[in-house]
Amino acid sequence: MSPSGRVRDLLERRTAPLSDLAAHATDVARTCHAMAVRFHRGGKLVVFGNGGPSTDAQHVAVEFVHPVIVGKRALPAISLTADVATLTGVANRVGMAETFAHQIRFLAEPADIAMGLSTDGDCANVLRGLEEAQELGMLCVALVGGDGGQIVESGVADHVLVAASTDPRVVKEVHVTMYHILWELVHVFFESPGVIT
Ligand SMILES: O=C(CO)[C@@H](O)[C@H](O)[C@H](O)[C@H](O)COP(=O)(O)O
Repeated sequence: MSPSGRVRDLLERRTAPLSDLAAHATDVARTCHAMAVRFHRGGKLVVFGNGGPSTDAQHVAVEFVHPVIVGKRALPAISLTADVATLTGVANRVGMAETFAHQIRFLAEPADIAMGLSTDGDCANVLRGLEEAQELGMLCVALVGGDGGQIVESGVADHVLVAASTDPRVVKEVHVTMYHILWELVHVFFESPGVIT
């Protein structure tokens, strides 16, 4: 294959899963509505993930706390991936699987929203974070890829948005589009109290 043919092939692998998002428009809208309800009740968004998705968690948080579009209202959000002291302390003494669950136990409230990102849905600490959040009564949202792994199998998330690819690079790229759409639509619902029940 020629170099430009290769570029077109790589682009095609990305556009097909992105287009698939339209087929899940109802799920996305329901997720955003449920999130807006929590924000109206005074809840905050708590986001977490590993590796690339750890910085996605920070990206999601800043979108809400400091919206890129001037004039958009800020909404409370924190990522659980930025505090190196807490992450390493918990991982060292308790274990990697508890890094997010521990923080949720001590920092989150029942009105809050937990959002876990996992490329294959099999990440132990994201799963444990969602389990802890569910136990607390938080709204649980998962962004996953592939078949959704144990996160889908466990039924721990109230809302699961699946990127239609098993290629971790593509899943991560689709997740960025997903959370930008989530951010935008949550604001639409939040600013229209009539649709909040
Ligand atoms: O994120 C990158 C590279 O983009 C990886 O190297 C990264 O460390 C792994 O994909 C992470 O472990 C992600 O885990 P998960 O999303 O599959 O649960």
